Amino acid sequence: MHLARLRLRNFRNYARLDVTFEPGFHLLLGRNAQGKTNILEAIYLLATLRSFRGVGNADLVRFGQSGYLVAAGVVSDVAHEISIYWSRQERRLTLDGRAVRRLEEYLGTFRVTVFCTEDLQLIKGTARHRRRFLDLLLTQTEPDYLSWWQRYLRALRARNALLKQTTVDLVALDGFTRELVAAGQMLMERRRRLVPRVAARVLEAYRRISGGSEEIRLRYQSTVREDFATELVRVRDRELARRVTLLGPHLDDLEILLEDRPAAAFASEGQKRSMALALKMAQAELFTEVHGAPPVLLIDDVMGELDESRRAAFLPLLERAHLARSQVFMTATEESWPKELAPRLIRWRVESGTLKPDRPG
Ligand SMILES: Nc1ncnc2c1ncn2[C@@H]1O[C@H](COP(=O)(O)OP(=O)(O)OP(=O)(O)O)[C@@H](O)[C@H]1O
Repeated sequence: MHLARLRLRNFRNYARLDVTFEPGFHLLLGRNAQGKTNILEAIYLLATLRSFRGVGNADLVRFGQSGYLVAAGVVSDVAHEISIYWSRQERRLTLDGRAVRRLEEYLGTFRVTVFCTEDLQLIKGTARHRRRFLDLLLTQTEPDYLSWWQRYLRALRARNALLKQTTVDLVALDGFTRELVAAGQMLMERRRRLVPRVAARVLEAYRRISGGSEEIRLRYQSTVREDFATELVRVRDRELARRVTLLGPHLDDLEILLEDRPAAAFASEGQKRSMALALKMAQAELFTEVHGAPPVLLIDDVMGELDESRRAAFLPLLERAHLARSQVFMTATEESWPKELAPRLIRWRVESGTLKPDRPG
């Protein structure tokens, strides 16, 4: 799978960009604040409809403009044209020229895995980061996951709105509870099934990165212990008092343990970084296994921060991308890269919102 063409209009500091990309290893070079990460952000947006920096759409619009357009030609078994237009008044998502009505028709057309400094939040941050990690894996590997998730969210919002009323309509509450339970059970089951598959790959990747033999374990943690419906009945009085849904997959976490201790509290900074890297490598491997083709890899700035052994752990992943004629996009301010890859690089120069082929002098 690869991104054959990228078109940006008023996206971040790009007024206008039209570029074609071959399969292979693309190195985006440039000084700070020139727009390297913005390119990766646009590519990630095409795959996930989100920014990996965790910002909303309004921040992606070029200063002083009213909307952005990000469009691409993507080649896998078949070729697709995808485009996203966003302004405060209008949102348009198209696949092969037609408006996308259901997101599951779209998600999965193009898959990426990003490696960036924010990944550390998977270890240090709140449960929300880890739920997102699981949800992204599931939406990109199980086509109906997203519609269950949307059903759950609708029921949760309706239920919370009811609980906030002065007199709660208990019949309506029961109705939304049934919907919440049906969709919630499905989500929990999928997550529970996914975690051991991810865990095995994380352990393997972690050992490759650290060269050590520490035990890293992932444990799915839910507020629901046995039966969602029964437990909701049990907490009903507390929910009525607190006016909010107190149980369910919206509160799940993925516990990450190093030698049986919570990583966030006990791991060293270096170990945390290696663990975050291992989680992302596991994600890329799982995509490859499920779809038979590696995702496009986006590597933002992280190479410079990694020591040689951690950088070397990337090599098998990059090699596989190369063999499968997939792509890697990596940003750097200078060439801090294992020399063995240098002959294969396709170099680009990024300067004030422009991207140009760069020939080493
Ligand atoms: N909405 C926006 N409109 C216009 N310019 C923007 C917008 N958002 C960010 N920028 C500009 O984009 C530039 C930052 O781009 P980017 O984050 O891609 O930098 P970078 O080249 O990756 O730098 P670094 O190496 O420091 O990470 C800054 O000049 C910033 O002012």
